[in-house]
Amino acid sequence: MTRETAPAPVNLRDFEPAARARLDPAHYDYFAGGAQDEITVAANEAAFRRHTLVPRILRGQGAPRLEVTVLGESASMPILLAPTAFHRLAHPDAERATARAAAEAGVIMIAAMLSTVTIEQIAACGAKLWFQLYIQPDLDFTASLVRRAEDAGCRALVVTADSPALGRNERGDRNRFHDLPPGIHCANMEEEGKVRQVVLSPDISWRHVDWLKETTSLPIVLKGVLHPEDARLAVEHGVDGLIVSNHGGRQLDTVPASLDRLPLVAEAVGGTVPLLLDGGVRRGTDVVKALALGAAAAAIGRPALWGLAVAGQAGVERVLELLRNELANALTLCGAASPADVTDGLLGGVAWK
Ligand SMILES: Cc1cc2nc3c(=O)[nH]c(=O)nc-3n(C[C@H](O)[C@H](O)[C@H](O)COP(=O)(O)O)c2cc1C
Ligand SMILES: CCCCC(=O)C(=O)O
Repeated sequence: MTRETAPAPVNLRDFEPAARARLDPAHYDYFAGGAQDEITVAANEAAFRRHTLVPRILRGQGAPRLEVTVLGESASMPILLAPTAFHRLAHPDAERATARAAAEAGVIMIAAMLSTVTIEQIAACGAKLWFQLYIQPDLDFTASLVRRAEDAGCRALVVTADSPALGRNERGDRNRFHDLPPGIHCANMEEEGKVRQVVLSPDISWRHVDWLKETTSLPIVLKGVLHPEDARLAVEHGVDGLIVSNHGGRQLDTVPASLDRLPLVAEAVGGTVPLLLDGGVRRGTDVVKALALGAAAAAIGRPALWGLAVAGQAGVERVLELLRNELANALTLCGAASPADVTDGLLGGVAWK
C-alpha cells in the first residue's frame, strides 16, 4: 500500500494548512483568528500585495549581507519572532522549541508574558530575548515580572499598548474556547501554587509608561502603535522603539493594515527611534517593503506558530530558513547589498487594489 504524504511546505503560507491538519480545531482557530469579521487580518496581507517593487540593475553588489542591529542587539537578519501566547497549544515543547529555533537562526525572539513555560525556562534555550509585557494594574506584580525578565537576560521590554481590553474573537465564542486546557497555564503568572488572572486593563496610560521607565533601565519598545500622534507621544515619553502593529488583526477590527500606517508613523518620529512592523509578513519581498517604508526590521507571528505545530523546533527553524532565503533572494534581485541599502527608491507605488 502506498501512503500518501503531503508535500513539504515550500513557503510560509504552506505551513498553515499543514499545521491545521495537526491542531485541535479550536486551537487552530485561536491562532488563525482575528477580531469579529477579520477585515484587518485580511488587510494586513493584502497591503503587501498592493505595493510594488522596482529593482535596480547591474549594481554588482554580490550576495547581500542580512545582519542588522536593533536597539543594540545584533541579529542574523531583520526578522524577529513577534510575541504570541500559549505555544504549548501548538507543541509539547512549547516556547522552548521556539526559543531554540530562534537561537539556531540568530534572530531575536520577543517572549510573550503569557507563555506556557516560564521566562527563565525560555532564557535557558539560548536565544536573544526581549520580553513582552501587558502592564498589570498591580504594579508590584508588574515590577516583579520586569525583574524576572531582566534577571533572565532579556534585553528589552516590549509593552503591548493596543490591549486595554481583549478583542472580540467570535471563533473562540463558537468553539467555546475561553480557558486553557488542563495542564496548560500562563507559567509566568504562577505565584505560590496559584495562577494569577491576567488583566487587560483600560486604566493603563502614559503614566504607566513613565513609571516603567523609572522601574527599569532596559529599553522600552511600545507595541501596537498606529496613530502618528501616539508615535510622537511615545518619543516624548522616552520610549526607545515602536512596533507598528494591529496585533495581527486580533484587537479592533477594521483598523488599517499595519504596513499602511508605517509611513505615517515613520514621518512622525523622523528617525528618532527604530521602528519595527508586524502583521501579514509572509514573504521576503514583504520584509523588503517594510524596510523600504521605514522599518528597521519586521516580525512574524502566526507563521512561527504554524512551524511549531508542524514540527516543533525544526518547524520554526524551517520557517525562518525559508524566509531568510526569500529575503536574500529579494535583496539580490533588487540590487540591494544589505537591509540598510533598502530605501523607498525601490518602491513603485501602489499598483492595484
Ligand atoms: C495566537 C496569537 C497570540 C498572540 N499573543 C500575543 C501576546 O500575548 N502579546 C502580544 O503583544 N501580541 C500577541 N499577538 C500578536 C503578535 O505579536 C503580532 O502582533 C501578530 O501576530 C502579527 O501578525 P501575523 O500573525 O500576521 O504575523 C498574538 C498573535 C497571535 C496570532
Ligand atoms: C488574554 C490572551 C491574550 C493573548 C493575545 O494577545 C492574543 O491572543 O492575541
